[in-house]
Amino acid sequence: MKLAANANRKEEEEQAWRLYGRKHLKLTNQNSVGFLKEAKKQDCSRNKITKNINMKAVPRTPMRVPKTPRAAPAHTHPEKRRDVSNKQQDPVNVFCRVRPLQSEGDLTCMRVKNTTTIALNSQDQLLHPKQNGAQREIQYIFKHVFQPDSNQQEVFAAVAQPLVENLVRGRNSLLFTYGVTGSGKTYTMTGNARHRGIMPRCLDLLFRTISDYQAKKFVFKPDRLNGFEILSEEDALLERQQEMNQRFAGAGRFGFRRKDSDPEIASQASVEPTPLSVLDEDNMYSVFITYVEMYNNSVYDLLEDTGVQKSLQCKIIREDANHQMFVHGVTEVEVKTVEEALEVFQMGQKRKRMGNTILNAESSRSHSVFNIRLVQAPTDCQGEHVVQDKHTITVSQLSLVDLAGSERSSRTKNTGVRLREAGNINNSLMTLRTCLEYLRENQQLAGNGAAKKIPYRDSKITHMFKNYFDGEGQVSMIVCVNPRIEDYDENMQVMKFAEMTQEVQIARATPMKPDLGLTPGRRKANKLFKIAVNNLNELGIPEAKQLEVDVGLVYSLGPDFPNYQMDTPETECKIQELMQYLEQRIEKRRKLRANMDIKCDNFRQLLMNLDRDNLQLRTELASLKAVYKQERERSAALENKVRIHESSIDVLNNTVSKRERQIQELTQKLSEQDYLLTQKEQEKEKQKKKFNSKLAVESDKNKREFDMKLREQRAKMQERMRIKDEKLRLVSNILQSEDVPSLPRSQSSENLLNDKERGGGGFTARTESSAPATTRTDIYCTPRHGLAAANNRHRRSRSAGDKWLEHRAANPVPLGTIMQPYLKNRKSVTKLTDMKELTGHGANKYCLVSQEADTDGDVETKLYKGNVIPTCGGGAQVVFDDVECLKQKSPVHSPPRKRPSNGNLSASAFGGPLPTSTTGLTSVQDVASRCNLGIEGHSSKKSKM
Ligand SMILES: Nc1ncnc2c1ncn2[C@@H]1O[C@H](COP(=O)(O)OP(=O)(O)OP(=O)(O)O)[C@@H](O)[C@H]1O
Repeated sequence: MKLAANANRKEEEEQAWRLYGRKHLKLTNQNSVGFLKEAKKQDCSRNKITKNINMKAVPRTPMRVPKTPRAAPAHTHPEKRRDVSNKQQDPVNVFCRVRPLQSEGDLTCMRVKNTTTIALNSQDQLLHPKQNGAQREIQYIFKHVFQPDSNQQEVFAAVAQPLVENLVRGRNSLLFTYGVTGSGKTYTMTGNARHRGIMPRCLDLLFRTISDYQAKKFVFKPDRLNGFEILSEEDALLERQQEMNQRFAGAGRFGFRRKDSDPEIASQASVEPTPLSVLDEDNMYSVFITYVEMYNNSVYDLLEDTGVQKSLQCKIIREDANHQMFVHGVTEVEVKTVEEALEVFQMGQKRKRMGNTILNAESSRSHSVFNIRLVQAPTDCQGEHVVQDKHTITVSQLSLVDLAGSERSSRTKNTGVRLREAGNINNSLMTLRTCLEYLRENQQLAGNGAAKKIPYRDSKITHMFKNYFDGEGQVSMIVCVNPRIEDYDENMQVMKFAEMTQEVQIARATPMKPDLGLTPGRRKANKLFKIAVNNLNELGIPEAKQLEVDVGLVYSLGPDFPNYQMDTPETECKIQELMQYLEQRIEKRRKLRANMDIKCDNFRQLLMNLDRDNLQLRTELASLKAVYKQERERSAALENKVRIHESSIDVLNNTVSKRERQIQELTQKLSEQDYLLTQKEQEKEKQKKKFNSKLAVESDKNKREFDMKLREQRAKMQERMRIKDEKLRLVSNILQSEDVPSLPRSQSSENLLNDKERGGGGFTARTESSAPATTRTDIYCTPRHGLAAANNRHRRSRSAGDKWLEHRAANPVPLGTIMQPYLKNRKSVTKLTDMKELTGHGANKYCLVSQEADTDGDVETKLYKGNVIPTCGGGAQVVFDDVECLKQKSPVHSPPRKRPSNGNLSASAFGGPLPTSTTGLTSVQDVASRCNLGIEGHSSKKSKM
């Protein structure tokens, strides 16, 4: 270590000599001090001018050099994601690594044709090449194909080294290994103690590159939101002390005591790669690592400080302010050496879920993501400390992903937990395939047509790397294949996926370096300057103590110092050359200074002009301000007016809305009242109907009672008449026997009596059914037309059968019943206007059909049947002896139907309206009256005769 330090120091000293001239310093110390002073003075004066210009010009002059906006790291620009379409794009770099066969007897299904092409043969093709001659082998082209005998260094150099360069340049990269279980993904990514994989080599190269440019620990501190803060030197020191105390107390960050470097780890870190030359030497760097795994579609932090409770907590993936995906609350460990980084990795590796399967003794059961995050920020103008501005930080990330292998349960014979794991692994790989497939399709559409929604969120692994595919960076994939013939089918799928992935384009990251206007190379110059001052101090030159480090533009002038070796006989000559060179430089500087003086004068002139302009502008501004003030007052007055109007509009609006509300309320009330009114009317209508039906029932009842009384009275009268008749007959017999001339019947006292008794009342119809027509002795008469007596001798001819005269309404309601009245020999009439209607057809039976609506609204058909008996005067009378009632009823109760009016049923039969009663009794009376009319017609006719 000491030797290395000495060697470093020697190199730095030599650089210092090269820069300032050893001989100059050695031979003429005074001169050298003068030279340094001179150089410093010139640079200082130049710097001062620049500073003055900046300081004075910044607030006012538009000529000031605008402060270059801080260029945030490429991946931290929010706008960047939106601009992705305009950026240059690179396809995903797909490499293929063929692992060696496990045993020599194994058959292979693959043939590496050249460094980019691989050919696949099926078992059939291999075993029967002639039969399947027509079937050609399938070829796949990759960016590079690694033969089975390729070593880890080759793979690293071709695949990962460019990604480490990206990392140092501030760009993000993603590298993942993909393949069937046991195909060598973990071997390629991590390797083992003897064959280091990509990850330890990346760390190695990175630390070798940034070794002298690392910031002190804790200068950069993660802010837990995927960003970083810059701590002051003092705060960082405190943190370091705290950490050291913890370490001495026994427990490190991960609950384990840090041992001296593990020999296995040390062996992994022992190879010496050449440092990269892409480093910005004016920046300070820190490396942070995170290590997470995605197991059964859940994210676990493998570096989590679990404390006493041993199990890992499931984490969530979030998007930071710059649309970068990150695992929330993940442990970010700052590491200063490869050994430290590998030690942390090994800690995480122990927690990673591995399993023993038929196809791989140490099979990864989860996808693991090892992130190397490089934080860099520029140093201040002295090149010593980091600029205390967190916006100057650039964070870049290299994500190394070891995907779990796809596996077919038929081959692995997994059961239980392993089977579930395999299901989850296959699902997440399927999501990865789908995402890349959709991405490719969307890119091929190039805005023509609807883009598909890419299901990044379906799996944690795709969700985690969404910003690589949607944003920018570089994506590389190593497809690992096992060339065994048994893996042919699965390899085929892997190859197809690889082929498709190569067509996916990723936007190229273009990080913008923060330009703070500081001198490039200041850090190195500062270092060399310090060495030179030390040398002067060692030589005992007192002025050396007064020298202050000031890094000026001198270091960026012209070419580098030539490299001189001072230990040869030509040294003197070379020193002469060097002096010449330096004199040239001094001359050049003098010229530049003169030039600068002129420029300064010009600039001063310019400033003066500007000042004049400024004065003019100020006067203009003052007058404009006065105008502006007036305008403002006017506009204030107008605004006041507007306010007043607005308030009155508000009041009016309020009134309008109040009125509208009132109208609404009134309308509502009105509609309620309307509703109530309609209800009441309906109620009234109902009541009316009810009342009417009650009234009808009552009047029917009354009529019935009246009829009954009438009938009783009539019976009594008839009885009395019969007695009188008897008496009269006896009297007449007596008279006849005593030769008393007989009186005409029309003048009989009986009639007188009848007339008297009936009091000139209307016609009545006999409806007795008990007394046979043949024995009837009743005589019907009218006061006007005389007697209508039945012919007592009339006999019905039984042999001829009954002849019916059916008297019915003109438009009867169809009965529609199965049972129909049986009237065999009949004639139907609708009117009985003439006596001939009754007698002319030789009818001996009369049937009056009446249809009424009952109280339920059902149609009731009644057939009043009687005998037609010729009267003595040549007319006929009907004696009713039977009533048939036909009624149709609904099996379910139906609401009362609209009844057909009585007029409709009977008016047509009698040529005029009939009583409106709907009861059976009324009907009877109605029938009687109709019949009566019939008789009256006969009587009238008779009287005419
Ligand atoms: N290129 C190679 N050279 C030598 N050995 C190899 C190579 N590739 C893989 N192996 C060996 O094969 C075995 C399986 O490899 P590895 O564990 O890397 O497979 P894997 O693809 O990661 O499997 P899984 O997906 O199940 O985790 C290991 O013992 C490894 O050492």
